[in-house]
Amino acid sequence: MARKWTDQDGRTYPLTIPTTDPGTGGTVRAYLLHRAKPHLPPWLAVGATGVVGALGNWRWGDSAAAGVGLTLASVTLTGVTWWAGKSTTQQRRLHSAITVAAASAWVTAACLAGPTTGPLDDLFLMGGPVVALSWNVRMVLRHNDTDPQGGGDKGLLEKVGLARAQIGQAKVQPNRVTAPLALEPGEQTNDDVSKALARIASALDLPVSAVRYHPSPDSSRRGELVIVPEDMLAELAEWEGPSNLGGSIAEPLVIGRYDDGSLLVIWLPGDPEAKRNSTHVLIAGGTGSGKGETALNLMTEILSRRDVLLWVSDPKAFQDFAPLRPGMDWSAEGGADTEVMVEAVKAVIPARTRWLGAHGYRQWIPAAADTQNDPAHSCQAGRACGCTGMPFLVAWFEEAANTLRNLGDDAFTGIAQEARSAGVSLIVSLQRPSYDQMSTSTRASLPSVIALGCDPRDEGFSLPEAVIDAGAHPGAWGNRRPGYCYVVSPGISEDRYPSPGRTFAFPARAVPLMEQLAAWALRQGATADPVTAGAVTAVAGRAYTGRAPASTPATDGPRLTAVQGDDMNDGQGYGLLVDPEDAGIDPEVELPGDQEGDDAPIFGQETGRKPSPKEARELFALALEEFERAGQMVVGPKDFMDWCDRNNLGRSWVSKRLKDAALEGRLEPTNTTGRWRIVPALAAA
Ligand SMILES: Nc1ncnc2c1ncn2[C@@H]1O[C@H](COP(=O)(O)OP(=O)(O)OP(=O)(O)O)[C@@H](O)[C@H]1O
Repeated sequence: MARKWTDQDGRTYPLTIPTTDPGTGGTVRAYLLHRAKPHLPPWLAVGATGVVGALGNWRWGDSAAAGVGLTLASVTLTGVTWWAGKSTTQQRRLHSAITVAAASAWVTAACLAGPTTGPLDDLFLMGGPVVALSWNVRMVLRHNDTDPQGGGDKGLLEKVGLARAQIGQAKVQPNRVTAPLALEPGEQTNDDVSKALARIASALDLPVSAVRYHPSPDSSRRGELVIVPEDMLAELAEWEGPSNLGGSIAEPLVIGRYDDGSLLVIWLPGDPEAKRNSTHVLIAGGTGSGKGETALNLMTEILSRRDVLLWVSDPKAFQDFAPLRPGMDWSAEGGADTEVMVEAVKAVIPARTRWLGAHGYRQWIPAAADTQNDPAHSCQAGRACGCTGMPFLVAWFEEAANTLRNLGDDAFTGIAQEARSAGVSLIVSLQRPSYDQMSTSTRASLPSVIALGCDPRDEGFSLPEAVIDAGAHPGAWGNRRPGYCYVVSPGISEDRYPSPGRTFAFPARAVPLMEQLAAWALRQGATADPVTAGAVTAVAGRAYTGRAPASTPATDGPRLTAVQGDDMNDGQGYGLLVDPEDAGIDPEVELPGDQEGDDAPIFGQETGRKPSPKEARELFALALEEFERAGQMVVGPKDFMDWCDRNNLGRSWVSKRLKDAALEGRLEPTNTTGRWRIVPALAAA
């Protein structure tokens, strides 16, 4: 009885290799006939030769002219056979020519002299079977080479060192063959198949990414071998606009397609019903692998949704994202601006989590972004509170290696952990996907990855080991296949992880459409809710612009008024003047160690009088105000170099004053030594 196995979806496969012809019938006779059939033609030909000889003798036995004609015909036939065999092997050509020469010579002799004359009958009886058998032997030998019983697969498995594996009935779809594989019990494991994938690809003369293995989750010796012979992704597909303009960020974000033509999607917020967690995403790829365009795919999708804020920091000054920049809620060009954004993300997380908790949300869901009219989601007992909804927040850090290094592993891990319950997704892209760019623990805090082509040595950084074992090899692409990627993310079936996809390409003609999208986002996209706006403004002051049409001064009036009038301004929330922990500090009290003004100026004294200690402190306070007004909310001694020069003050004096200002509550330390965040004071004015 044929053995069977059932896969995880309940499909049953026979573990026999199907024969090419089902006509074996049931009886022994039918079986023998079936097996003998291919070997009969040479014997029939021998019989036919004998009949032709006898008939020819009856017709031309006494004709001298027929003798000449038959001899010529015999020579011609042999010549034609030799000529016709020139495209076949030498051996087959010779065998055919000798067979035709012998048969036609015997027919000529039999016609002229009679088939039973002299040795002719013996020659026929001995030579005929020899010639027929010689053809049978050829056929048997040839069939043993290729094994007509499906041994093509068997041969393949033998070649790649899996000789005793059994391959089940293959499911053939357009450009995709899926075959169940069962390995020798106790001898081989799914790991052996993973290791053999490159050899299978080589035996089939296919690229390594065309062959994948999906191990069965219930067995260490069963799985499915998937072969996708043609690279359907080679032809690029262009972005044609957002997939779901005005939809929710909770709907799938479409960023490209897989090699079987299905859509490549990713989800950022979690979904309690689908038991899916919210996620942070790493975009990893070498130079030229298509990171920029992958980011455009994801950003355009985010900007086209009605209930999400997008904050982006890009040290490359928005070179790739310029058309989209006006639609972003906040954009920062690296350096101090990014430092402020990081501080702001840190500040909004607890505020948002508190608000979500107060409104009965264990995690962000689309209903959280609507006005809170449901008594089940109310911060006031027994009745709907009517609070303004809270949009989802995506904080995007391009080329983030430095930012993350400055932030430190523990800080980042903490932020990433807490952000998920605050309706915040972090997206991080790296110039080079490797551990010298990002530590192991920071990498582990980013559960999703879009892995583009990279150096083969960095594959282990980009993708989980199991996905690489299943056949994913972004290292095989390098930068030769821009936009090709593997996506590992909650919500995507694990079977899909080792399938390559390709993001949509953004040709130059997509720019006007991107600009329109940015304009749409500016007008119709979400604006920060009072809680998020309050928390970010308390940290970033005027550096936070918010998504507001150009005609509205973004940082003035409305946003701040909303914060002041909101229920968050209850003394424990995010006030605009000081951080909660600074509330007890009296700014009027003279601080110890205040020996200002005693340093030698950096560039000598001839440029002017050294200010008195009181004047120097006033100047310093004004300088901080200037930085704040300009939106530079993180400062350090190096930012004061010109200022020191102008005012005849030394840098070590500035360092001391920065520390004093921190004690006074005007500055807050950041994770980077020597860098301080200005606590906004102007916003309340
Ligand atoms: N999905 C895609 N389909 C077709 N071509 C693409 C795709 N993505 C990127 N490309 C092309 O590949 C090239 C490199 O892309 P891109 O600049 O996005 O790479 P990158 O990884 O951002 O490189 P770098 O790190 O140097 O900025 C560009 O010419 C781009 O048009």
